Formats: sequence, C-alpha cells, structure tokens
Amino acid sequence: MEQRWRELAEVKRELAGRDWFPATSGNLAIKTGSEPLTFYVTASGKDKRKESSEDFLLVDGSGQPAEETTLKPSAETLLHIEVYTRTNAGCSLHVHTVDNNVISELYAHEGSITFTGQEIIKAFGLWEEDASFTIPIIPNHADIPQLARVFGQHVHEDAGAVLIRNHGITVWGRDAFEAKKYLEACEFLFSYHLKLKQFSAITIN
Ligand SMILES: CSCCC(=O)C(=O)COP(=O)(O)O
Ligand SMILES: [Zn+2]
Repeated sequence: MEQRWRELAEVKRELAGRDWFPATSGNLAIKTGSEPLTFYVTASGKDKRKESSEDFLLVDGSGQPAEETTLKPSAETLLHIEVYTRTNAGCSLHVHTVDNNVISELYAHEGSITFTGQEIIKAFGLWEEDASFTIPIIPNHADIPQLARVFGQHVHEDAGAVLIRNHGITVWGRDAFEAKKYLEACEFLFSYHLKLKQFSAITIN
C-alpha cells in the first residue's frame, strides 16, 4: 500500500511541475486491491500542487473511505470507479488544462478527435505507419453519477482517454507509468494541434 501511495505522490509531483492542477482542479487515483476493489484517491478540493500526508485517502468500490479519516474523496471518484470496474487498469489521472479544454470545445460537435501521422502515437502502443488514436468527447454533466455513466460507456480497454467538454481529460493505464505516458502524449497532441491551427490561420490570412 505504501508503495502505491509513493507512486501516486510521485505522479502528482510531476503533474504539478507541469502546472496541470490550476485552481484545485484535477484528481488522481491508484488501485491497491481488486477483490474487493480499493484505491487511493486525492482528497477533494485541495490544491494538488501542495504536498502533505493528507493528499490521498483509501476508498472502497463504492467510493466510500475504507479507513477512518476526516478527508473527503474527490468529487469525481465515481469516474475512477468506472475505470477500475470495467478494466484491469491500475491508475487513472484527471487534469484540467487550457489545451485539453480548447480541444474539447473545438471538436465537441464531432463527439471525438482523431490523431494520425504523429510519431508520439506510439506512446499508445500503436506502431503501424497509418495508426490513428481517437479520444471521445463527452458532455460535462453537472450530475456526477450521470457524468460517470456516460464516461463509463467509453471505457473498454486497460488504457485509454476521454475528454470531458470544457472540463478536462481522464486517462488511465495498467499502472502509473502507463497512465502518465498516455496523459503526456494526449497533451502533446493537443498542444501541437492547436499551435498548428493557429500558425496555419496566420500564414493563410
Ligand atoms: C475547481 S475544479 C472543480 C472540480 C473538478 O472538476 C476537479 O477536478 C477537482 O475536484 P476534486 O473534488 O477532485 O478536488
Ligand atoms: Zn475535474
């Protein structure tokens, strides 16, 4: 358990270093047991750039604290539960960035965005020359159980990503290394796409 705590703390430190937790946003989770399901999740409403012994709490398969604590689990714990109950993923990460919000707004009407012809797609385990990677975009339902239900409809593989419109992205992987790799690759693709779009607009006009 302590090992999992340290792994999640390390991921949290790295993502904080990228400034991916503005205004208390974001939540992270790492699985500690499957039968029954238990996982560490970030405490709700905190500045995730700060580090303390109260950063994470252990919760059960219904998102309730699995040990005595005054900490409140992330408001979006139900999304992490969708990941762990539908797949063999071991870690799930959720961040709000300007780039992932802009991409989600630009392509919401299509319901997804597809990337192809990018070397970094290999980070998703796709090695073919014409490989493509599609990220679904779902509406940002205020009701978290409803958001989690819609989100869950796009959770099929042990690693993946879903954009929530004008909210953020949730990625997951078999372990913390893979989840972070997916997240970094997604944000790279978003940033590249937006820069290219801006640059193309300037050179055409
Ligand atoms: C100001 S962020 C609004 C809530 C949110 O979307 C988020 O990611 C953080 O919520 P948490 O309860 O996990 O702190
Ligand atoms: Zn969020």
